[in-house]
Amino acid sequence: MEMIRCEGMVKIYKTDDVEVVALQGLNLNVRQGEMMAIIGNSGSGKSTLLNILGGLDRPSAGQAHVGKWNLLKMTKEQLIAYKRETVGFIWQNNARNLIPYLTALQNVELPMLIQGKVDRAFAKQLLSAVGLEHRMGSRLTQLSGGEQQRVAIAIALAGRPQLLLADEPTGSVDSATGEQIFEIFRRLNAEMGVTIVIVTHDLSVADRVDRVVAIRDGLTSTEWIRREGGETGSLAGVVHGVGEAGEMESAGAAIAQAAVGFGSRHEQYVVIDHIGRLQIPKEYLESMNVGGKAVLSFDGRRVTIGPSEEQREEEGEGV
Ligand SMILES: Nc1ncnc2c1ncn2[C@@H]1O[C@H](COP(=O)(O)OP(=O)(O)OP(=O)(O)O)[C@@H](O)[C@H]1O
Repeated sequence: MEMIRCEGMVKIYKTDDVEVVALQGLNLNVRQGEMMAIIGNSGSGKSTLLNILGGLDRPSAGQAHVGKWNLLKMTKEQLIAYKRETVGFIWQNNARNLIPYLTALQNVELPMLIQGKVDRAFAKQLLSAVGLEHRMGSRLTQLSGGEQQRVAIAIALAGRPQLLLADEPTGSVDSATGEQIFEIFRRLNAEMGVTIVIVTHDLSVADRVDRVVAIRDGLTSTEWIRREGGETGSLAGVVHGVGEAGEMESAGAAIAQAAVGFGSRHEQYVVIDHIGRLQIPKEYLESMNVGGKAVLSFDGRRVTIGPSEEQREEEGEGV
């Protein structure tokens, strides 16, 4: 079952006389219980997407559903209920969301208190789940950055969300702590069935999740699916808008230049939307010397894109 369904999602930021199209018809489907990552350069639209999924911002157009909720049509009251019941949010710098003079346990209980129902046993269970059972009574100021980040994960789970959104969750911690945080994500995912979406520009996350989707210019452009390991089978059929024709012949080349560490462990796909649009990596276009127009041919199994005769002649003359 799908947890997230975004189709043709558009987000336009309007400021006085400038309009920024941050998402320009983005498609994204995430299966319930999946743990996946969204990567992309600065400004590609990752945070915009996450803010929309987290109910902090609304899309301008298109379709966006999370569980039973329609993100475009929710009333203010529904949005509050959605944020409380369905999603949990983790930011890179969580210190701003934690109360320094309260203990770890009090910090986890605070959102419960605000909602009128403190469940101490559950708060303790969450802190144990993130490996802080022996630090529950410590004030936040007595905890390391990594430990504070783990308290933040426990807080994000206090409302028993079905979906956990993490924006650069390991951005401000050392690599050992980062590893620990991913271990916690994996356990929450496996044991509690929480769907996890991680936004990052760190390409090494690819090794730690089942699927990586790349965003470029506000569109999902490429995706990698883990090839080996037990989970691969269960991922079959999850990918939306990706067919055989989308499988890239020269995936190896793109992987090599796109990602250290993706190696042979991931299968790369290009994302094709419902009306057949796809993004071709800039390097491919440059090395083919194709721009503006190209020749498309289909041999019954594969689609090939190449320069027109005119362009080939031009190239030939140049040599
Ligand atoms: N509130 C806003 N008002 C106007 N433009 C915005 C606003 N928020 C984001 N943008 C613009 O939208 C585009 C996408 O921004 P977004 O923050 O989603 O990118 P990102 O991929 O998360 O980048 P980063 O990795 O740097 O956080 C950028 O061009 C950005 O300048």
